[in-house]
Amino acid sequence: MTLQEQEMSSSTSAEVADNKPRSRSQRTISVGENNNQVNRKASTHQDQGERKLIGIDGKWYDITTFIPHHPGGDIIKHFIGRDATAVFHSFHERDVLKHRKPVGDFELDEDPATEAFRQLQKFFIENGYFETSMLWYAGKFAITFCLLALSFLCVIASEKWYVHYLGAFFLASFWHQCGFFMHDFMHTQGFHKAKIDRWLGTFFGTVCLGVSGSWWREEHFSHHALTNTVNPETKWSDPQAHEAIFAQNERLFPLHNSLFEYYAIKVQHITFLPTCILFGRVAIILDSFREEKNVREWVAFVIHWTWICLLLSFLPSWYECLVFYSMAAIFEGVLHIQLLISHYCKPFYLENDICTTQNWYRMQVISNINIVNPVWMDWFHGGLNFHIEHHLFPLMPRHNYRKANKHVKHVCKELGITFDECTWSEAVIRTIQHLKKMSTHFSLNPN
Ligand code: HEM
Repeated sequence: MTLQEQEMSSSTSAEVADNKPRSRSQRTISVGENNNQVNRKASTHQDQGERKLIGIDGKWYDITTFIPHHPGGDIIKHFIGRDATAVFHSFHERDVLKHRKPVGDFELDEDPATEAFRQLQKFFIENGYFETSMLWYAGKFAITFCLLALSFLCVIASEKWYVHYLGAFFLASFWHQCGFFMHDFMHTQGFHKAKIDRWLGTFFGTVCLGVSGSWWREEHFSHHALTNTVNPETKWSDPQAHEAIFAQNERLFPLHNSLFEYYAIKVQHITFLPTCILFGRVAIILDSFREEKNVREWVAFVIHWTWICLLLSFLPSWYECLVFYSMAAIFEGVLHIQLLISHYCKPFYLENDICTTQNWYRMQVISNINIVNPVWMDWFHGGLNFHIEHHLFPLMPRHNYRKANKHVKHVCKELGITFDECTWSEAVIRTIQHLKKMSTHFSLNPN
């Protein structure tokens, strides 16, 4: 039986199963870039009724009433009618489909990347790569809270202004590390229990760092599921990629249409670093609380400002308070550069292609850069120097990425997918050069 015939026969069984007429398409398409070229057939599902179906492991599931209750949030909506096997497995450790009955079948993606990365995930699970070392975290917490204690010590125990400003540096380092803890716990990398991990995520994100953890979680899942992806029809884009003042890919150009954006994008290669450093912290705090409705986040935000005010109250003047806070915010700005350089100069995708013509695992490898650094520098990147490993397996605790790296590289080599890695300074230079190139291409009216 040919694949087309198999598809037709499974289509018939699906129609029998849910008793509704529908059409399904399967296309042979050439996708990818350079050595990442591959031919594959894509399964999509256009349900003609009200029902919303999602494809996982060759089966269609009806998620119509489940969508508002999905613990992973609204991102699930973007995969309606698609074979979401890869993205689904990347985000779920438990068998969350146990109690769900499929309503039909489809032919699984024939791209070898899907099977290869699924096998790799199984290998990682069986060999304990998804297990969290509490001892490792205990050590990290101890060091991080020492940074906070040092910051208090500098402002309380000395009257010298330069010791106070050293305290600002320690405060920034504390925020920087808390940002990574928020990231880990919102990915349930800590206890692998959504409830406990979310509380810890809010503690590190909102109480310690001052950024709404819940807002960040929702945004971050979209960033993960649809990395470097744009939908020009809905004007939607990967939230981490879409900034009013940067257009790092032609696919983002149609999302910018004001004169302000035009002038900002024309100088984006010059403003990129200063903007991240000077305004990164303030921008993310304002963004995260602009539409925040979660009471828990607001309570946590008040607690954040209570301890910040307590710390500032030990300084002798308003002027020193202002300089101290500004310096801490600027030092912490490095985090915002770190968040962007792993993606900004990488290829972009159209949302409609993801999980239809563009294999999700390949897209993850291609849209990421790993930062090469010695093991003792992993703390500085919060383990996210292994960005490719993280995007493929976001539930894996970060202390296992270095171990996982050689296996991921091996699979990429076998599949012929370029594994992009460079040093931090190279990644910064590549990003600036790329922004410059894009700024010269950009025009408000591309036609
Ligand atoms: C029928 C399909 C699905 C079901 C039943 C389902 C169910 C769940 C459940 C129960 C959780 C909580 C996990 C836990 O407590 O261990 C979860 C988390 C999540 N789901 Fe789904 N899900 C489905 C499909 C999807 C799809 C297609 C996506 C695609 C993006 C997705 C993205 C997520 C994310 C991002 C999380 C949070 C993961 C984390 O905590 O790090 N889910 N889902």
